[in-house]
Amino acid sequence: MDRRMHLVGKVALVTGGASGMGCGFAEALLKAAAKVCIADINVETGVATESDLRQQYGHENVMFSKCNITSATEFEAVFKRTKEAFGGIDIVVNNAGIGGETDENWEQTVDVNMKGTLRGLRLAMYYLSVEHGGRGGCIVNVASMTGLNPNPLSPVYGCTKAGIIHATRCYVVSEAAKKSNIRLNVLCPAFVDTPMFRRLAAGDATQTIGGDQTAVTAFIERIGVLSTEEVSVALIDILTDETRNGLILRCAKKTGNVYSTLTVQDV
Ligand SMILES: NC(=O)C1=CN([C@@H]2O[C@H](COP(=O)(O)OP(=O)(O)OC[C@H]3O[C@@H](n4cnc5c(N)ncnc54)[C@H](O)[C@@H]3O)[C@@H](O)[C@H]2O)C=CC1
Ligand SMILES: CCCCCC(=O)/C=C/[C@H]1C=CC(=O)[C@@H]1CCCCCCC(=O)O
Repeated sequence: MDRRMHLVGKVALVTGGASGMGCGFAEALLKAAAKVCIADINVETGVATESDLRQQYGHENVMFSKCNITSATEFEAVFKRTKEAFGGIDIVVNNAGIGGETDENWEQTVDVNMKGTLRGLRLAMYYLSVEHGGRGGCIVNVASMTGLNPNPLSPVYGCTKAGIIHATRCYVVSEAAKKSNIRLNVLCPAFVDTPMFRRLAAGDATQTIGGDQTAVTAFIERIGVLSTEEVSVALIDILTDETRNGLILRCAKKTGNVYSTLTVQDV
């Protein structure tokens, strides 16, 4: 039996799609002939990305929608607009996220990565559910290797990513997901060459604890850096292979893509 989900004509919503990994995901989906709404807080970059992608993949297949994922109103409006413009939603990639570990920015990291992603997850469950007019589909949440491997330089960021992994696992076993045939998986990349990564590599001291750039540089050199294209291949594999459900996909330069689950202890 063919267990591959064909992406032709499927509708995807990608948060943080204006730049970095999200932009790479949008392009990979468009190459596979899906329709994409990129939702992003950054209007200038979002409009430029929309224009660029429209030129390459057709005006009718791409839209940008301004959205701060910390705003319940703005986020729900994007789901409504995507559904109206493209006739439904099949795929949601909760990708938008930030780094920040200082006294001034750590709570914002929690607000965006944890609360924002949970909001996107709840909205995705609602809009994909058959009960609410959806047609099932696939949700991919972007966490990070730091959500699995402890790192003293980024405890807040790592904690938000661990939360995203756990939330995904909880929804996977929900009746709501089963009833509507919604698949959920979580992507955990190590370093990926994006504007966020470049700020870290260039010594932005607000992204880690202690500003120990020597430790950050040594760490980057040890584990290597993926391209956005490499991570997009991983995303397309999750989306198209319908046997992928409830999985954690670790992506790293040296070890490649590794699917796994976490043990559930019988108590
Ligand atoms: N670059 C890396 O090495 C890794 C990044 N990640 C995660 O991947 C995701 C994407 O990161 P990158 O592409 O590297 O970052 P990026 O900074 O290059 O792109 C993130 C995009 O999200 C948008 N964004 C930020 N806050 C937002 C908000 N409140 N509402 C809507 N959009 C918002 C930004 O405007 C930007 O376009 C993030 O969740 C990040 O934590 C995970 C592992 C590694
Ligand atoms: C095994 C760690 C891989 C880290 C993957 C990741 O999510 C990186 C994201 C960073 C890119 C720019 C940032 O500001 C993000 C957060 C900073 C995390 C710092 C991790 C540094 C380290 O562990 O040495």
